[in-house]
Amino acid sequence: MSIENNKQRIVIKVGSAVLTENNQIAKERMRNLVQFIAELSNLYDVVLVTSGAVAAGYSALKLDKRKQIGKKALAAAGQPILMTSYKKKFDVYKIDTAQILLTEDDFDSRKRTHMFQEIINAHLENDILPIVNENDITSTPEQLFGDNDQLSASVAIAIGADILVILSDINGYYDSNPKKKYDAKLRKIVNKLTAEELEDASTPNNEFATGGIVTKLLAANLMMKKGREMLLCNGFDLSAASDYLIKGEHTECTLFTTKVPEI
Ligand SMILES: Nc1ncnc2c1ncn2[C@@H]1O[C@H](COP(=O)(O)OP(=O)(O)O)[C@@H](O)[C@H]1O
Ligand SMILES: N[C@@H](CCC(=O)OP(=O)(O)O)C(=O)O
Repeated sequence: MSIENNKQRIVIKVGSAVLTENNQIAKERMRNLVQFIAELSNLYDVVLVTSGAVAAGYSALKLDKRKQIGKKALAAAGQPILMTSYKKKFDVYKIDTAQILLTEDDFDSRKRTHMFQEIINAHLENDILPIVNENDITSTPEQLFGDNDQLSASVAIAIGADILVILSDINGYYDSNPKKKYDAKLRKIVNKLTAEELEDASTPNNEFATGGIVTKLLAANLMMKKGREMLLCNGFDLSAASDYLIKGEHTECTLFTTKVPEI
């Protein structure tokens, strides 16, 4: 919760599956997301965690995105392209943006965590939107989130956000992979995740995505353990996210919470 203005803090995470199309940044989807965040900014202090650096780099340089060095080189080229793209779109709503790049060890050191907490606080107090991504360039394999799902949960906890919203290419968490099983059922409220669910294989559904559902479940588990909530919703069609965050209605998406009984 922000001390300055009493607005609730939320973290919105958008993944590669939503932000990329035909190996490039999906500009129309980014535009819709920016419009949505502009609406949310009237009600919440928002922090955006975004993927897309590798994809943005790939639209400029054709390096091998499957190799670790190629991926890092693409992220280095793509991160400024990604930020410029966001800046142009947020300018329409007169929202200033700032870039925060983090690695896993920023969360291991209390001093470094405190440093970025202070910076994000300063941004939010001055109505600047912090846009976070993993620092893909310097993260070593041992100190790598790899996916932005777990990074976004760690950011949410570090900055005292009550809710993390993950926008992906599915409506929520299903009883099995909806891309493989047409009659998979959406689980609207989830209170508890089993060790089996949390140890499942990664299932990304996009060339640039890395996490799949399991990293979203690990993020949800982390949030619930800290008494916070996570919403997993569709990032192509933002109506369920908007229903929940703006109208207070829970429609077609999954809420991970220990506060409301499972249905
Ligand atoms: N039980 C499940 N419920 C929802 N999605 C699932 C499930 N099992 C696997 N998935 C897959 O996870 C994918 C989303 O993860 P990912 O491709 O990494 O997206 P993002 O880039 O948004 O992080 C979905 O498209 C879906 O194919
Ligand atoms: N940091 C990487 C994103 C990693 C990634 O794709 O994460 P996710 O979309 O959560 O599967 C990038 O900006 O391309």
